[in-house]
Amino acid sequence: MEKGKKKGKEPEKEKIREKGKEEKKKEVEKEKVKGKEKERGRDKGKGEKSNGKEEEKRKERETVKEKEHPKGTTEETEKDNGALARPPLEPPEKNKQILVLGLDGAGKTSVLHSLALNRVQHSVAPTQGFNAVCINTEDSQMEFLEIGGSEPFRSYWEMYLSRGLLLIFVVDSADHNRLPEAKKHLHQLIGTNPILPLVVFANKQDLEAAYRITDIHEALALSEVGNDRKMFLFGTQVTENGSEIPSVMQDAKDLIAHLAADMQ
Ligand SMILES: Nc1nc2c(ncn2[C@@H]2O[C@H](COP(=O)(O)OP(=O)(O)OP(=O)(O)O)[C@@H](O)[C@H]2O)c(=O)[nH]1
Ligand SMILES: [Mg+2]
Repeated sequence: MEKGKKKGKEPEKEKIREKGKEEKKKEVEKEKVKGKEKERGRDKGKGEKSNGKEEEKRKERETVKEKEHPKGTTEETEKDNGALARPPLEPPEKNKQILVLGLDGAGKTSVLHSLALNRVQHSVAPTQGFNAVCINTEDSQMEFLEIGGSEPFRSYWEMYLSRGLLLIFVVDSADHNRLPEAKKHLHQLIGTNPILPLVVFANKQDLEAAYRITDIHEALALSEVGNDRKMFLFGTQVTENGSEIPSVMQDAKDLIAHLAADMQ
């Protein structure tokens, strides 16, 4: 009987053992799921982080626009922003803009944002398409349009030139190897319009390797830009974020305002 009883309990024990095993299995499964969820959480965090960065960049861009263009008066600019995302095939028929062109990395965005804020402001990313900035001075409002300098965006340069009030061409004075390429593009652009005023920014003058103004004048063959054209060359630099822009950039801004007013 005892044995029988014992035998009778064996399957019970077996059941309990099995149950124990199953529960353990379930626990392990649960842990696995938790682990996966955690991982997912981490990935989400990563996404949020990069979104955070995007957000920062967007905010930086908006600061310039908002500062220079008080809210409520930005209807035209909003339309431009649409153009930022999807470059239109034809330039919009609207006010003439001051075009800011030059090879990628020359410093167009940095110069433009610094002029807008009167404070040095380094760009944090290459311009993917268009960057419209409106600058209000005491007695004028200027619309600037930068078009990205990377290869895919260069085809838009000439397209927009016909609607340009004047051309600001920015070069990296220290990028000696690409000055011939910059020269080629500059001469192609101005070749289509013999009177369009030209303002050249020989940027990155802070760099030791930078060519000085006279060398840039020669490297870009600026003596060949045509007698009927107003042409100016400034040595510029965008150095410490937040510092006041150098007086030469202030002078350039004043001159641009004058030229733009003359052309309207
Ligand atoms: N040292 C130095 N760096 C500069 C100067 N101006 C711009 N930079 C840096 O050069 C890099 C390119 O500047 P951007 O303003 O983005 O150049 P961009 O011409 O707008 O380039 P795309 O938008 O790609 O056509 C950034 O890292 C800037 O911080 C300058 O005067 N001196
Ligand atoms: Mg840019």
